[in-house]
Amino acid sequence: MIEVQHLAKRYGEKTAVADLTFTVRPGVVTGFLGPNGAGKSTTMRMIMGLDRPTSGTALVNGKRYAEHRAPLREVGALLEARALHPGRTARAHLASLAATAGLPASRVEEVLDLAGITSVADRRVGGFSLGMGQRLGVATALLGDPATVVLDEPVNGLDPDGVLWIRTLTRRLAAEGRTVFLSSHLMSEMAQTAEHLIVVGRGRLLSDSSTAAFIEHAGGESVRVRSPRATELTGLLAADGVTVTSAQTGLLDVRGLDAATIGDRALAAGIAVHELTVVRPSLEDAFMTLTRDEREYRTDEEIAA
Ligand SMILES: Nc1ncnc2c1ncn2[C@@H]1O[C@H](COP(=O)(O)OP(=O)(O)OP(=O)(O)O)[C@@H](O)[C@H]1O
Repeated sequence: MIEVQHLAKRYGEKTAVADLTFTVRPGVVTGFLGPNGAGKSTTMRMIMGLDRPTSGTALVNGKRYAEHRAPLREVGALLEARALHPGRTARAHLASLAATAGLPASRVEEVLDLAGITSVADRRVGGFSLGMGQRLGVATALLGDPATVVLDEPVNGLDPDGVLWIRTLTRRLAAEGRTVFLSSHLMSEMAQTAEHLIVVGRGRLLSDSSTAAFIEHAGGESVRVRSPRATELTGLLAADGVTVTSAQTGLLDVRGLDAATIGDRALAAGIAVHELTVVRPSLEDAFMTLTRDEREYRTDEEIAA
């Protein structure tokens, strides 16, 4: 479990994180979403005890990171800008960490296997591709078999196989009852991986909800209806709780009725329907709507819109 309470971080004049409060629970994959510069990495570094909060607290499994006697066994992290000894092999890197933390050497082989890098374990990490480096980072995070796992942009640099691997791995870790917290700015990927989302913008909490509720909140489903008698159909469908809009002649966007009901009513009235499509907002749409005013960097067109 991760408990963040009124967490804030300022760098001089710059507020990276402002009064963030949220809880990451075990058993589900929780995504940490936000535009560039929203404060995700800073928050994760404070959770991992690498940055001191200006105010507030970040607890992992009930304690501050530094208060744990065996932190590697409590929480493992993949953070950006890892300092790796380039001349060391992946196996030697993991072995030295395992030795320092009092973990058995057999665990090194287990995590190499988990990360799919056993075949390159004796290569120097300086020659690793970005994707191999990410896999080694995940192996490092899992070394202490921790109850809580924090991954900052884990799919960064991974090929489609690697992306699928992260998705399967994080889901499995959560199913084992672990707390899994991963950041990304890739909405579509997050929609498929995370069941719960914490969304931040300019260091502030924008949303803390299930992924399904987040998408629902962004407008929910609508039904696109194409008919040569669209105006008549509008009159037929209009009722309390139903909104019908038309952006184009012959085309309706209906909210508050399901596709089957619309089709049945049109049939009963003898009105031809040429298209009946359920339109779901993507996580991308939901995210863009929510963070439009919260992004640090926007194009002139976006600002003018
Ligand atoms: N050491 C630092 N000194 C000064 N400013 C910093 C420092 N670290 C982060 N910041 C600023 O704090 C803000 C939050 O940065 P952070 O890296 O946490 O965001 P992020 O959500 O992880 O973004 P990204 O998706 O781009 O990695 C940014 O404006 C960043 O420039």
